[in-house]
Amino acid sequence: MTQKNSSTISTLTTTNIQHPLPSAPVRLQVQSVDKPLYRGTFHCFQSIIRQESMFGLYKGIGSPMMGLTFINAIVFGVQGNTMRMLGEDTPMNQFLAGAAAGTIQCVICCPMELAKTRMQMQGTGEKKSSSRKVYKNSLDCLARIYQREGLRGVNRGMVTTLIRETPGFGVYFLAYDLLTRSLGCEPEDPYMIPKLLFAGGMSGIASWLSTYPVDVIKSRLQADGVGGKYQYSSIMDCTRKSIQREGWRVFTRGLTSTLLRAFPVNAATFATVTLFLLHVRPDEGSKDCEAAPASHQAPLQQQAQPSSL
Ligand SMILES: NC(=[NH2+])NCCC[C@H](N)C(=O)O
Repeated sequence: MTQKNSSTISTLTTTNIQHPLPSAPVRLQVQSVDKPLYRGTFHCFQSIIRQESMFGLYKGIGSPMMGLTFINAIVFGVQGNTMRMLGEDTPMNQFLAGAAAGTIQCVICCPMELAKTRMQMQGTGEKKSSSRKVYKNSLDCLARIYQREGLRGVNRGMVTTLIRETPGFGVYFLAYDLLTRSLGCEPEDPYMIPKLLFAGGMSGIASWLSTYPVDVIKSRLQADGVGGKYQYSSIMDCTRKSIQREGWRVFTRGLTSTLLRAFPVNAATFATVTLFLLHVRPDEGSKDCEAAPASHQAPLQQQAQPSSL
């Protein structure tokens, strides 16, 4: 059993818990400012349920269900192996290893989020006919985009995804490392699990806050063209038009629901992976400890750190 298995287990549990929430950020991020459909996060949920039933909240769930399992397996595998390559467990190395993982997982994350965005946007809006339901499911969505636009089309939004994920995952793992160290997560600590959950949740929030404006631009670029009309010619064009039309507040669109989702998802992800690795591989952990003289024994937050196992 490896980090991959542990991250798969955590992903399958968290995807079902958290999926409905991402429907709101995408729709709030890309809605027209001239005729906004939604006043805020909770009005967005109400409108989706009223117009599209509860199933509307689960549009595009296939994409994250398939993608997130592989993404988390890649993320924790790359981060752990990069930390081993870097050798010393320092905050800078935690950031660099996280950034490396964030970069590599974009190969799956970008097409996955393109499909999720397109599925969530189709059949929405006041002119339902203009964004009629074209895609049967996430895979059909990506297949049709590939047929029409080739690999370039399937990787629409890749540059903004890389700009968001590389520092985003660096902050993600750095924050978790610093929080678990400062909270002193030890196996004999009766509050170890709540501390791991808190550290994981706060790391998810810190990560999304660090690059959220880029997420807004990415969503707009990936939703561009739904209903047939393309508005943006480039990242800079999208950024300039968004600020011109809506001011700097545009970069907070959908932030509430993103953070409401980020805490529980990442609390569960980090706590599951850490506890799983701690308990599934205690022999390796103790071997490492035996190898190192007692004075250098790594405290739990290093032994249990997904990155250092
Ligand atoms: N873009 C980011 N901030 N990524 C880091 C957090 C990733 C995490 N798997 C989530 O979906 O919340």
